[in-house]
Amino acid sequence: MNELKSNKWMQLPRDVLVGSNMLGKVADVCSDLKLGRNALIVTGQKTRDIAGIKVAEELEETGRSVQIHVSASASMEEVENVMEIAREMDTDFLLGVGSGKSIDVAKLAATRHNVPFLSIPTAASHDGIVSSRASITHNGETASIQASAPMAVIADTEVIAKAPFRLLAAGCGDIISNCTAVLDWQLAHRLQNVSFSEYSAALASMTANILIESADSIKPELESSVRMVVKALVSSGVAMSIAGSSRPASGSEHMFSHALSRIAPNPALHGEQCGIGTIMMMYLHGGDWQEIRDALRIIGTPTTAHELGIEDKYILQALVESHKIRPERYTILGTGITPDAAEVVARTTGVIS
Ligand SMILES: NC(=O)C1=CN([C@@H]2O[C@H](COP(=O)(O)OP(=O)(O)OC[C@H]3O[C@@H](n4cnc5c(N)ncnc54)[C@H](OP(=O)(O)O)[C@@H]3O)[C@@H](O)[C@H]2O)C=CC1
Ligand SMILES: O=C(CO)COP(=O)(O)O
Ligand SMILES: [Zn+2]
Repeated sequence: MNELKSNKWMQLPRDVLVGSNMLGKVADVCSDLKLGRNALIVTGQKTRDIAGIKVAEELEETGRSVQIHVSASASMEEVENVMEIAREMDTDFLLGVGSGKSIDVAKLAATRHNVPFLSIPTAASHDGIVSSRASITHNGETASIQASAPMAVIADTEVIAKAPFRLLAAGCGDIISNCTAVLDWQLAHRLQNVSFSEYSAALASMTANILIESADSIKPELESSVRMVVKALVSSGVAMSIAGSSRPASGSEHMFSHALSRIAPNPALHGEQCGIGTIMMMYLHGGDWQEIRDALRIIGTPTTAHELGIEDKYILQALVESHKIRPERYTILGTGITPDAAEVVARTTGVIS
């Protein structure tokens, strides 16, 4: 969607539930939203047992007909498979139950099939759980595609607190990345007159800053930590909806992460890579990159290539190639960073040693 036009259409979830035992509320939410009888659940191999079956049972108890589809990847083939099932069963609505992959497949399939979609995350690993974007791989390339925002987000903090802590910490990295995304957006506004929303930018920055200040209260297995992170992810999603693009939550640090995912043989989690990207892009902005690094360290998100499990050479290559990821989105990377400069930023910030 064109960045100048898209902010005229603001899509927000209608119901957002965050708390313990929220899976048990799914049927109430469907009634509140006046959703129909036929439901299609898209879930993952692990998350089917963690939440998918429970959600299906809750819906069946209210007389709904439910089909579960286990999706292994966030690919366009999977989106088409899900749309085919949706057509065959004449589904009234879709539910993405699980991690980012399942939610993105359900989100795009529902958008294209023109039915409502509910997001039921089992991990708080990034803000795609609430946004109107879907990251889908097609012909070996992953693209961020405009989709409908979820009608409802149901985040069961008890379930999410039991997920591996690494996923929650990654979600924090994705939120903290708003710091450089907003700086990039302001820069693009000043240099290229890119459409800019003060409200969206303020919400995105405030969300990241609250989390940085509360870094020491993000702990494993604590529902209070999950609540804080989920609310921040929801705020980031709302900021993107206000902007009509992912600008407030995705700048040069996301371009670095997307480049790294293409280059590295074993990429890390989205939010982990964005966190490392934020340290380095904040350095390039001349900002307080140490504050970003320290907050990520306290939370327990990787701050070095070694902790990320990715060789230094891929970090450097990704830095040099980041500006090509989304050339229309102007950032601090401008027309690119030289290999020498990439080495300086990565070494100075301690990302490589
Ligand atoms: N739409 C958007 O705006 C965005 C989308 N993305 C996309 O999201 C995806 C990454 O999502 P992310 O969630 O980080 O990673 P994955 O979707 O790759 O999920 C990571 C793993 O965690 C497992 N998992 C999830 N919840 C639990 C739980 N409660 N207990 C145990 N295991 C669990 C998943 O199981 P299972 O196998 O069952 O799924 C999966 O194996 C990528 O495809 C990325 O492109 C990223 C950022 C933004
Ligand atoms: O991950 C996102 C925001 O956190 C979405 O951004 P992209 O548009 O870069 O996929
Ligand atoms: Zn992100």
